[in-house]
Amino acid sequence: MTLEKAKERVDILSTKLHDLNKRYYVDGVQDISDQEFDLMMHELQELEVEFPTLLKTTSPTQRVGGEPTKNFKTVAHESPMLSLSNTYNKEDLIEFNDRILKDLNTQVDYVCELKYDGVAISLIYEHGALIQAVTRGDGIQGDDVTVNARTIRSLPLQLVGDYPERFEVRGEVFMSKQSFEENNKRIELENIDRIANNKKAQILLANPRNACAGALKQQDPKKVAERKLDVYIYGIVGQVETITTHFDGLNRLKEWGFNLPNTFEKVTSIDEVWTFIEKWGKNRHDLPLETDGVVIKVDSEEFHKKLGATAKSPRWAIAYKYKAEAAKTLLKSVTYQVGRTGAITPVANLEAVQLAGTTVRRASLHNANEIARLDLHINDKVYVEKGGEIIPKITGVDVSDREKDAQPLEFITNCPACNSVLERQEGEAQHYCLNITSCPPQVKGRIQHFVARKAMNIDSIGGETIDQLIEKGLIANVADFYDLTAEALSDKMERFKDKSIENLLNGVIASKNIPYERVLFALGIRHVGSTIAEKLSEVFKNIDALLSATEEQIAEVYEVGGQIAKSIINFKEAPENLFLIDRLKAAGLQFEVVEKETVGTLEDKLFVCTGTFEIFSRNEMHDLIKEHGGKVRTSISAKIDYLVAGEKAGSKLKKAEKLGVTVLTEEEFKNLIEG
Ligand SMILES: NC(=O)c1ccc[n+]([C@@H]2O[C@H](COP(=O)([O-])OP(=O)(O)OC[C@H]3O[C@@H](n4cnc5c(N)ncnc54)[C@H](O)[C@@H]3O)[C@@H](O)[C@H]2O)c1
Ligand SMILES: [Zn+2]
Repeated sequence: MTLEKAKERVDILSTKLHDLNKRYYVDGVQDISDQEFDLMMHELQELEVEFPTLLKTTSPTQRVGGEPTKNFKTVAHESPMLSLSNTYNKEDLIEFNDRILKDLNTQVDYVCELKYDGVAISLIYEHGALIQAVTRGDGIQGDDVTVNARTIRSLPLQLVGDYPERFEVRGEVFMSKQSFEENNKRIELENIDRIANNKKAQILLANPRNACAGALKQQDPKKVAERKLDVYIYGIVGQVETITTHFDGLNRLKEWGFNLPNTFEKVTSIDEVWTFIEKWGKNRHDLPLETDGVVIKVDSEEFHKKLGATAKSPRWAIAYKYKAEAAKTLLKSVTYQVGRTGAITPVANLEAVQLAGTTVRRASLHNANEIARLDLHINDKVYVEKGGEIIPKITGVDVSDREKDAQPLEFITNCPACNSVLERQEGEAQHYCLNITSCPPQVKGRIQHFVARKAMNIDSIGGETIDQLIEKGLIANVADFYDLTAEALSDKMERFKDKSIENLLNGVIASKNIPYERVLFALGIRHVGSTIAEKLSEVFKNIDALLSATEEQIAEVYEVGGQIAKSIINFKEAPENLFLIDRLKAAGLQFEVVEKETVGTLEDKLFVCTGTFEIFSRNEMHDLIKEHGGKVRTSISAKIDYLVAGEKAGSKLKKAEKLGVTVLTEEEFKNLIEG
């Protein structure tokens, strides 16, 4: 592979993984199976090893998890909360073992624990009392959810026995399968009431992990308590004097009153690890919670120190993940959905089948290529897989079960909603309905996308209101929102009270303050997700700059690439889009970046950073300095403006003090940056 080709692939993978991470950790949605996700991550890792110049500090391979949210106090972890390296096959496990034995040059014991599928939590105890609970966040800092964690009944608020005076433990908060079902039953019951009272129904919880993440971030602790969460503890952070092995640590945790399952075991070889994995492959479905693998940890604490960690995960542990489960069933028919961009998604309707504890009736087929790849015929017996909980996927066909005269499945030629002839551009997998202006699901989908939380955030306008507004002829596109009047609304919208009208119009007015990058995302240009919109707005600081850029200029933007560039060109070539933008501009929406005041505050200031830091990595610190107009230098001289000194700063600090260079702590640096 040439460097150029590799760069292209690295960009595509990075963008995809960033987006998937954001969806997974911030929005709580999983678009693809973990296995597919991990495959992409491995591909990226390998490319970065082969082409080291392509490795960026911002690469998804260097980052843990999501990011802290704004609803809670952000707290820095005393030591980073890492991820685990993972594998789906036995060979990698053997390799892991070989490497450990080679590095340590001796035999080791392992502890096998199930990999609990929930949300990681850091807990600090002082004098036996829980004083702080923080989510993993981005691994460096997370959300302070102490108040919510206190509602978890299996979490001890006061310990017993000979616990250390102050220490941190980590564990997994989860929602048991039973609580998950009870919660959904409760929501269904509440929905009956809501519908009777003309209120919008609540969405059912998608899966226990997602439900747990959502519950833990509720603002009202009473609501958290209602969701009935649980917690399993899986380790102590740092060294406790009398504990020398992980296994002893786990047992001591139990003695002090923590909740641990009885499933963990100490073994003496990688063969025994494999026996454990095989045993739980079947039995894990009988456990009260969802598990997605086994975590294998070197037992000796001393060896943990010797082996250390990479930026992302400890070297003394690995997660073995179980492959998704499969079942066979009948493909009854295929229906086609039209998305907001006109993209057509085929969905398979299946004869109901039990899979990993749930009933499956539908599976996504993605696009025509997927149907061709599977060579689907009508009435085929197909294999479906479920990666944990996401929409199941058809992975293959049992051809031996196919009738001789079975007809291949033909992709539709016309839009199921408006009957326009579908098109498929070269290089695109998806078919599209090009009737942008009057294909009903597209019109509605674009409007829904526009008001969504991550876009213009007009939460006074829900799906039903949009339906009514369209039906009554009050809106046909997003610019029409800004022409709505109280008179027209009260005239045409039955059952719409003054208060609702006021809310609706206030929401519309407030949206005029939404920053440019989100307006750009709200426009719903094909392939321009929220991350890409942000990247674009950093380079093209207003809409005119973007619309007058060439395809090549757009494609050059970091992480953007050719396909997205082409899509933007297509967008601006449609006169109705330009007309729409003109109307939105006239309405007063933000179409240019408002430079943050802090940016540029470090204009041409020279920085040296030394020592070890807690809040930022060295590279992040360098990036921040550059982003704010400063420059990074490596050696101290009288010309340097600031030395940022972390722990163990050493000789540079002494020299700086001698030369009278201003010395900043990491905290002071953070304040300087934040203005
Ligand atoms: N499908 C998607 O779109 C998508 C997106 C992002 C992430 N993911 C999945 O999430 C993974 C990355 O998530 P991650 O960084 O949280 O890693 P991870 O969940 O694979 O492993 C780390 C976590 O395991 C948990 N854990 C559970 N039981 C444990 C035990 N007994 N001992 C120690 N830790 C235990 C800990 O909370 C820890 O934070 C990816 O590999 C991928 O499979 C999927
Ligand atoms: Zn259509």
